[in-house]
Amino acid sequence: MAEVEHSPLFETKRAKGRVFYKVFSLSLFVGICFIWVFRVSHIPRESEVGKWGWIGLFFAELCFGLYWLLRHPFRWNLLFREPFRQRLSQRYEKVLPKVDIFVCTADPGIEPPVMVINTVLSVMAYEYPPDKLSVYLSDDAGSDITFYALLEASIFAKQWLPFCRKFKVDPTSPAAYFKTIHSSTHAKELITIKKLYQDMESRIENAAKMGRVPEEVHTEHKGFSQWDSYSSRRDHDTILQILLHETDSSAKDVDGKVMPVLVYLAREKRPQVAHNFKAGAMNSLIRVSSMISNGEIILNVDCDMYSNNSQSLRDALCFLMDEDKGHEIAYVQTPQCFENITKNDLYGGALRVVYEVEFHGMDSLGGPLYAGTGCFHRREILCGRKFSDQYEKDRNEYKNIGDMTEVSLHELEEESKALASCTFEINTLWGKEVGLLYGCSLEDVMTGVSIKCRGLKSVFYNPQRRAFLGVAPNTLPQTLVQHKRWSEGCFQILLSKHSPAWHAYGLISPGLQMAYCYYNLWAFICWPTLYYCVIPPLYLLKGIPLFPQMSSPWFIPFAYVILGDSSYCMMEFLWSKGTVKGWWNELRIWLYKRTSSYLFAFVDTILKSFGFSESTFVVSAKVAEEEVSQRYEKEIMEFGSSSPMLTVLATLALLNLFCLLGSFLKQVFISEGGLRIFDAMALQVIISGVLVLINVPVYQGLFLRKDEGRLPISVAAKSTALALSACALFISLS
Ligand SMILES: O=c1ccn([C@@H]2O[C@H](COP(=O)(O)OP(=O)(O)O[C@H]3O[C@H](CO)[C@@H](O)[C@H](O)[C@H]3O)[C@@H](O)[C@H]2O)c(=O)[nH]1
Ligand SMILES: [Mn+2]
Repeated sequence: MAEVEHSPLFETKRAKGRVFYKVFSLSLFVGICFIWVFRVSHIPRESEVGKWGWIGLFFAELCFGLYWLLRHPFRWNLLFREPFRQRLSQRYEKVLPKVDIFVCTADPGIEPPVMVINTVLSVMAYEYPPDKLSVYLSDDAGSDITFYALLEASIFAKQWLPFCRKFKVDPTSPAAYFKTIHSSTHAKELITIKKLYQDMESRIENAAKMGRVPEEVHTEHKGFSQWDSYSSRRDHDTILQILLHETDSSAKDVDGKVMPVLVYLAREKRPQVAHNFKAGAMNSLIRVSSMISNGEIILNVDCDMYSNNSQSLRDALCFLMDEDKGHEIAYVQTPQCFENITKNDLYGGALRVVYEVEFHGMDSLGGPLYAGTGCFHRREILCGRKFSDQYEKDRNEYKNIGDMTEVSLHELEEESKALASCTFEINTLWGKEVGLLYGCSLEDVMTGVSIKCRGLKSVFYNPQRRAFLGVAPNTLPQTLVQHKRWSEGCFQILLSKHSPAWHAYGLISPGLQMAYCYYNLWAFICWPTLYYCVIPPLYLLKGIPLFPQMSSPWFIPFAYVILGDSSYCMMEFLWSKGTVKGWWNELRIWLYKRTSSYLFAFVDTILKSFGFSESTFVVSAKVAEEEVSQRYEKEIMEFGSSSPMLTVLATLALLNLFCLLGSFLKQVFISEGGLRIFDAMALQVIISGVLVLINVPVYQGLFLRKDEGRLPISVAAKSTALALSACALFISLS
C-alpha cells in the first residue's frame, strides 16, 4: 500500500533516434554554411549584372538558415506522457476537484447552435462525478436561438447523461455518437434516444431557419425576458441564466442523479467599450464561474471541439494532481484534432507535424503553448497568482469562495451578472495581468507565455483516442484568414512586453525561447520567401544565373541542403501519419501561407502598432454550402470570391509560369546551344519548375474550371496583368 501511495500519477517517455537526427542536422548546417560562404565569396563585381539580386539572395538565405536553426529545439528531445487513471481513482476518487468547463461561441450563423450544444452535451457527459462538473456557455452573439438550443439541451441531457453512463457511450456528443454507431446491443434504447435527439435537432434548426424562438417556448420560459432590452449583438445587458443547478430539485436526470451545473452567459456589450473578443469572453466566464461553482480546474473548448474521449478529464488530472510534479504544472494542453480532415488534407488543416512532433518537443523544454482549446488550467494560475511554495497552503483558502448554497438561485444570477458587465474591468488588472491577456489576436498563446514566465510549466498530452474533435477550415480563403490571424498574433507577441525573444530571457529555457520565436517569426519569414519566389524566376527570364552551375562543386551544398531538408520534412510528415500526396499539399499550403497570410499579417501588425488599423477576430466558419462541402470531400481547391490574398497567390503562380515558359522559348528560338540553361541556371529552372507544379490548382482555378469554387475572373485579369508587367518591366531594366 505504501508503495502505491508514492507511485507517480503519470510517466514520461523519451523518443529514440535523436542522435541520428542531431548528426544529420549538423551535416545540413555545414551545407548551409557553405551556401553562405559561396554567396559572400562570389558577389558579382560592380560591372557585372545581377549584383543586387545576388545580395538580396544572400540575405534571404541568411534568414532561412537562421530561421532553420530555430526549428531545432522542437526536435532535440520529444516527450510522450502516459497518465495512470487507475491510481488517480484509487487515491482521490472521493476528493476529486471541481471542474468548470467553458465553451465559447460567437455567431449562430457560422457556428450552428446544434453543433454548439453537441459540444456542451459531450462535456456534460464526462465520466466524472456530475456534482463536480459545471458547464458554461459564453455566447458573444447574445443569440436567443443559441439560448433556446441550450435550454433544449438541458432537457435532453436528462435522458442523455444516464444513457451515456449505462452504455459507456464515447464519444459523448450525440451527433458524433449516432454517426459512429452502426450496430449495438441496446438497439431499442438507441432508437428511442436517437428519436428524441432528432426531434430536438429539428426544433432547433427550425427556430434557426425562422430566426425566432417558438412563441409558446418564449412565454413559458422566463429566461427569454432578458432579451426585452436587447438591441444588437454589440449592444445589450448581461444575459445570464442558470439552467441547471444542484440546489434546484428539477436538475436531476431521469435516474434521479444530480446533473452538472449548466449556465448560459452573454456578457454585457456596448458599442463604445472594447469587448476583447474571446479573451474578454473567457475573463467574464472566469469571474462568473467563481461565483457560481468556483471549480479549481478550468477546461476551455471552442464550440466546435466536442469531447471524443470521456476519460480525458481524469487523464488531465493525473498530471495536475501528481504529488511530486503536479504543483509546477500550470496547464495540460491536448492537441487540436479535426473531424473533417480528408485523406490528403488539401489545406494542411490537421497541423500534423505541429502536434505529432513540435508540441512533444516543446514539452521537454518547459511545455507546449496554450492553444486556446482543449486545455485544462488551474484556476488560481489563470487568474494570475504567482507561483510560490505557498501554493499548497493557500489553495485551501481559495476552496470555499464558491459556497453559495445559502443564496437563492435568482440572487446568485443577479450577483453573477454584475461580474460580466462591460465596465467591471475598468481600472483593474484584468486582461493585463489577470486572466487571459488582451490586445493580441492569439490571446491564448500570449497568456501561455506569460504563465511560463512566472516559472510554471505545462504538459502536452496526446492520447491515443483523440481528446477533442473540431472542424478545420474547408476552403482556401478561410485557411488563409485563419493563418493570418495566427501569424499576426504571433508577431504581436514578439513585439509585446511578453516577448519570448527579450522579456522571457532568463525566465524560460533558451530552447523554449527559440521554439516560441520560431512561431513568432512566421509573419517575418514572408519576406525572404517572397524574394525567392520572385527574383530567381525574373533573372531566369533575363538569362542571368544567380546560383552555381550544375558542374561546379558549389552546387553540392545547395543540392544537399534542399534535398536533405525536404526529404527530412517528408519523413516527418509521413511519421505523423500523413500521406505522400498530403505532404505535397502541405508544401503548397506552406507556400501560400508564407506568401499571403504572413505578408498581410506583417503589414497589418505594423499598421496596428501605429494605430492605423483596428483589432478584429474573424471567426472561422464551421459549416459550408452543400457544393462547397462536396468539392472539399473531393479535395478540389476552393477559391471562392476575390480577395487581395488570392491575387497575390495567382500573380506569383503566373509570374513563375511566364518566366519559365519565356526562358524556354528564348532558348529554343533565340539562343543557340540547345538546353544549355540546364547547366548554367539549373537551380533557377528547378525553383520555378517546382513552383509551377505546385501551383497547378491555381492555373486550373484561373483558366480551366467552370464551377463556383474557381478563381474569379477579376482575379485572373488582375494577376495576369500584374505578372506580365512585372516581367516586361524587369526585362526592360538595363
Ligand atoms: O469574439 C469572439 C470571437 C471568437 N470567439 C470564439 O473563439 C473560438 C475560436 O474561434 P475560431 O473562429 O474557431 O478560431 P480558430 O482559429 O479555429 O481558433 C484557434 O485560434 C484562436 C485564436 O486565434 C483560439 O482562440 C482558439 O481557441 C483556437 O482554437 C470559437 O469558439 C469562437 O466562438 C468568441 O467567443 N468571441
Ligand atoms: Mn475553430
